[in-house]
Amino acid sequence: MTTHIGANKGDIAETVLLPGDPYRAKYVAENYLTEVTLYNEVRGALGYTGTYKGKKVSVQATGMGIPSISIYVNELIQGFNAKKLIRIGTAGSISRDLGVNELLLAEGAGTTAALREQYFANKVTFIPPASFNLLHQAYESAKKEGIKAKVGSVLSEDRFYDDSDEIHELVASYGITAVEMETAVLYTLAAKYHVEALGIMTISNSLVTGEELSAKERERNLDQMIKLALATAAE
Ligand SMILES: O=P(O)(O)O[C@H]1O[C@H](CO)[C@@H](O)[C@H]1O
Ligand SMILES: O=c1cc[nH]c(=O)[nH]1
Repeated sequence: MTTHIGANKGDIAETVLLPGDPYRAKYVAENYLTEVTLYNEVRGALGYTGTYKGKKVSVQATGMGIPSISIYVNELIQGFNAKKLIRIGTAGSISRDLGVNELLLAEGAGTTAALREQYFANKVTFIPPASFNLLHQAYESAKKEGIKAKVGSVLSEDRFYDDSDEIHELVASYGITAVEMETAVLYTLAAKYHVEALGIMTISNSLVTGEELSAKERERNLDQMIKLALATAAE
């Protein structure tokens, strides 16, 4: 049992899917896993373990933003021995080449948050990349399952509202295609503790065109991402 996860040792699989939304965790457990147990309800951050194609997999809600996901990822790794962490999130596109509904495998992440100060003593600017192994597996699984997924980089921000068009344009000019709020710290913690991590994102809205998925569409369209994450987990 850790401070924010009310599970016992052995309750959580080595491979954990990480949605921000607790209802997404429930949806994955109820629609894709068998032999499911609910191991966490602390603060409503639902966590389930089940079986997918013979493999034990967990799905743990992380809440929104870098501080929240940091808590769950720290506890999953240090308290429960998690080894493969796959974020299944939503993101906003800042590129005309990435439309709503598309899937993005985040090979890299930048951030406007304070990770440089916090993790690198304010001396180095470095966000570790995705696990090559998981990225490669996800890319191959996408081909095998006929799921279209692009590979690119995201910007993990501390702000959902009042974020800066200027910064989006700047990072877009360096090839970052979407913004979200967690992947940079997921990759940083994975590197620190020598485990594997990958962010898979569904584009829920475009900050370029203003197009966005409705809440219902968002739910339905996340299925491709969930299938791809589980196919990657089952490898
Ligand atoms: O859909 P999730 O996984 O929560 O991810 C995105 O959605 C939230 C904002 O609406 C932030 O957490 C952002 O990163
Ligand atoms: O952080 C996020 C997530 C989805 N869409 C956005 O615009 N921002």
